[in-house]
Amino acid sequence: KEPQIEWRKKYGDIIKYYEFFNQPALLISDTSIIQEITSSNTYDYIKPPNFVTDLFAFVGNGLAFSEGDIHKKQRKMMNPAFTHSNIKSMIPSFTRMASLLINLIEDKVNSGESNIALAPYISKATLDIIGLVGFNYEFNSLSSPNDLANAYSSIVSSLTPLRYMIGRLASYFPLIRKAEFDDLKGADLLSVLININKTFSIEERMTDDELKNQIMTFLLAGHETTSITTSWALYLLAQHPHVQDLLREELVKAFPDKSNFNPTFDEINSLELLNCVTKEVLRLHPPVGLIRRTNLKDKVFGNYLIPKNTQITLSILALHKSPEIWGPTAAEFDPKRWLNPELTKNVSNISYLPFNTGARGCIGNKLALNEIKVILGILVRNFVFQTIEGTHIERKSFTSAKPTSDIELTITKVES
Ligand code: HEM
Repeated sequence: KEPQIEWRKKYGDIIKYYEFFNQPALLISDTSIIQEITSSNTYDYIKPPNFVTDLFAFVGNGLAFSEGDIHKKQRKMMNPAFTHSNIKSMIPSFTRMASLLINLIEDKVNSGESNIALAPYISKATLDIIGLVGFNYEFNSLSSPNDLANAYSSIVSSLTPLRYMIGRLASYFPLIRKAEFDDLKGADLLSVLININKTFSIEERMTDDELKNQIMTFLLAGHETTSITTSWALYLLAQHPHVQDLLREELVKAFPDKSNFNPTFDEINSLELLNCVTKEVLRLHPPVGLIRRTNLKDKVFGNYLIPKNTQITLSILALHKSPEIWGPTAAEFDPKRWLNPELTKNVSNISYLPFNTGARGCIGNKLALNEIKVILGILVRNFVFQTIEGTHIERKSFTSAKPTSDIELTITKVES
């Protein structure tokens, strides 16, 4: 399911291949080209229009799919919504939702269920979280899903082409805010954004439609990515019980009373192993394993002339598993590598890119890391996760980071 790793071994860092209709395309894991595309000349590259079509219908010209000057303007306006202090204020919301997840799993374990397919529950938790911190909306998908939660999950799990479902979802969205647009004191991303918007001149301001598209963008960009990462983390920890034990030791020390897991931002970020585990999961299972672009101008990459409008795919996954960068243990889950200068000496800000980087890097980066750490922290503080013999889970496909199954694990309670 990860052919890009083999291709890189066989053909190198710049691979030319042919897509539909004999269109030449490139698969890149060369760091100097990645530097060019992500950082030096970001705006010479756009997201390929054919790839964007369906998603665009969903999020319109939200930040993830706007280009050029519109993107620059939106990014400038949206950056202040993701400041350190805003993310700090979200930690209690992460904890509140993660505690509901704990209660739900505990009920199942108490009722005698020990093998539990976790991914769907994690996905509900991250939906509830992004609803709350994104636009102060309670999906309640962990407790009693409402219409919007149902509509949303039928869209993301549906085989129906996305565009046919948009109308359905859009019809629910006016419910979210209505008259509240004017007087907003909340710390959620949308409230902050609306307040920032008001400080710009009328001509510069985002329209209500643009603002709505940003909510859809937060949902689309922030829900599955965090849930997939957290699910993979649990699977990897179940496969590596020694690491899981060490992580639990760290958590027990920091939170001796498991019923009182209420970390501050500083506390959750001071946990060294939790930090390393999170980084390592994002290395081995980046939810965005491929970044797609097309060049607006002719370009020269090394000895090659790249005509404009070439499909260019950056293989983040191949980069993250390259032995030249990570050494002979590149394919192994070893969170402690992050504390070993010998093992990270070839790693730079351009060779570890779960969030991309530069002007189009993930704006939700810190939000996501903190959310994942809180969910993972409270889960591992409360439960022991073990793999079930005979199950083997891998990435779903070359393009999707989803696991091939719902990550069923044997779960037992940590007694104190
Ligand atoms: C583990 C979780 C996440 C990962 C791995 C991730 C990864 C990424 C990556 C790789 C990109 C760049 C895509 C590209 O260049 O084609 C991106 C963009 C983006 N992400 Fe995330 N993301 C995560 C969570 C979030 C969250 C929680 C939010 C919002 C609340 C978010 C909002 C966005 C937005 C708005 C963009 C577009 C930024 C722009 O183009 O200026 N992401 N993300």
